[in-house]
Amino acid sequence: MASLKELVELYVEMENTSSHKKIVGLLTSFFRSLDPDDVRTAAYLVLGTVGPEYEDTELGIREKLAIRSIADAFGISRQKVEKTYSDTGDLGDAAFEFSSNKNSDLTIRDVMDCLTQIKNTSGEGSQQKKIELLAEILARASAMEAKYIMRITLGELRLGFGEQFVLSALAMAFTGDDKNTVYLEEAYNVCTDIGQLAESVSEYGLASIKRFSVKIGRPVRSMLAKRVDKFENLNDKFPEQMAAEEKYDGERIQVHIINENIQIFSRRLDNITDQFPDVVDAVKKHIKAEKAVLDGEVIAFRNENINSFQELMQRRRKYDVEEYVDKVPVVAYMFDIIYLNGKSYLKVPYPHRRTALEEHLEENEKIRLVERTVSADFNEIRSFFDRCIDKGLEGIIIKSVADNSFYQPGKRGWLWVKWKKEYAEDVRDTFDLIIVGFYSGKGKRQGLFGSLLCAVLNKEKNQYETFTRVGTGFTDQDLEEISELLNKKKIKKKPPNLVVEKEMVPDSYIDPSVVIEVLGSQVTESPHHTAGKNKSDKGYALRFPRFLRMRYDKGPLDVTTIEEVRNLL
Ligand SMILES: Nc1ncnc2c1ncn2[C@@H]1O[C@H](COP(=O)(O)OP(=O)(O)OP(=O)(O)O)[C@@H](O)[C@H]1O
Repeated sequence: MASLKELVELYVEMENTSSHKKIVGLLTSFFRSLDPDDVRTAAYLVLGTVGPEYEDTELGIREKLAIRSIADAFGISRQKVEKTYSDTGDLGDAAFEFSSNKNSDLTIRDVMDCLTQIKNTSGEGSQQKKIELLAEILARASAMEAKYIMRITLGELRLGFGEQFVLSALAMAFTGDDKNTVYLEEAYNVCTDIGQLAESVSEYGLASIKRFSVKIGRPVRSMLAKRVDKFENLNDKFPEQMAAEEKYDGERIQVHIINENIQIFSRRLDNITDQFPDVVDAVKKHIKAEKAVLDGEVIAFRNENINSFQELMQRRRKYDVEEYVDKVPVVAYMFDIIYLNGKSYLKVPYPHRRTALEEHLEENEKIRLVERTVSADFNEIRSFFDRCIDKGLEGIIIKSVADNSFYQPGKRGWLWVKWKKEYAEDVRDTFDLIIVGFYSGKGKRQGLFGSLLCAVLNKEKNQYETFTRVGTGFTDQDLEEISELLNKKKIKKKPPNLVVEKEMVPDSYIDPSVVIEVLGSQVTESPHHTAGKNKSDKGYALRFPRFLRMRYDKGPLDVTTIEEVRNLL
């Protein structure tokens, strides 16, 4: 069984390198040294978490409880812990300082079991119980182990790399070839539990993960749409018949149904069931299937009028949910079905999926079918688009009706193509960028940030490349919200998967996890940015960027890719 000591040594080594390759190498050797039983645990812990992305992995321990746990573990006063904390700003360091144990026999499984128990402790007296559990394991740990246990508990491990590194390392460790990473990525789009994926590939090899399918309660990644820059370019993509569906600007939802048990997941795989009791109710009454997984979009909607995305975002809340069910009424528009009564529909062509959806959804005012038209005539598609715009919609999604029009989890391919109002009017483009750093604010922005260093994703090289510096478009509320977020996500050194020129080094780096939508006027060449840069070439940069909105619904792999930027040139 793997000792915690080995994992902690790995953390330290990874913290001391910013070489992408070296990190994958370190992870590979670590995975290789483990029994299959431990690989699952290790896959979570190297990412600083205790379970799959779609489960609530929040342990319910914030600073206050953590301080009490450290004090109890080492028999010192809370004031002493608070003092060290205010000096170092890191409770991991505080745990390190007060621990004197040299003989830890903890295994990675002990840590996982303990943290899981902390997570699952709820109800009356749970705070005290959580403190006791944490104090107990801190007391058993060595100083270095205590430091990292503390960081994982607070969700602050932040080694600056994501699942992508783990997938590469799993490919190397258990198939011996980095090229197989693509199969792991594909499987991870279907089985979004990295622990399960790791365990399967380590125990049964590549063949086992290719067999992953839809499972109720485990969301698959959403299929996405590509874009074209001219309507005429659709001709090549859809030489024969196609379906054009209304495109709504709301939040993507994946609805999992087993009889009366309904779960709703967001595009980022968060379980958002509790935010939408009204949708849950409508699904219970109007989906006529024992078991199903549906795909759709929820939008803010009142008296047959579509309300804004911003309005819908008010439904993102833990408290006063019922009050907001009335304040911000919504409608769920469903457009796909990917599982039905025991059978995966991923490999069923779209026209049959649509028929199955129509057969099992009883339309009513809360849950509806997305409207569409099917035609081979682009004039008809154009008129449908115009009607959508008149109705106040964002645009259309054109979908292939061919025999191979399968549901492709996590893919942005030519089977779905979006055409939006902005493209038609030839206005400026919007980009989904990841924040990788910030420059401090001056004058009116003293104490806040001045601008954000933002990057696009280079999928091929598996790295972020800087693209622009965004300093305008923020409301006062945005400034405050983002500054608070930046404070939480600050990291000490450059993330290993970020490429940045020395001219652009920010005042502080940010763990690459926050996505924003930015409007820009022009993409130009730049010696200062690394987007799309090869050796001595220049990179691309976005000129006159303007912040539009936060995209909490998007994750680090959902950002605009360098391939998409090139397509716009
Ligand atoms: N009929 C529909 N079919 C598929 N997706 C739809 C439909 N209506 C609305 N959508 C939404 O549009 C999104 C597809 O566009 P895209 O793949 O570009 O995602 P996106 O980056 O969020 O889009 P954008 O930023 O352009 O709104 C889906 O994720 C879904 O949320």
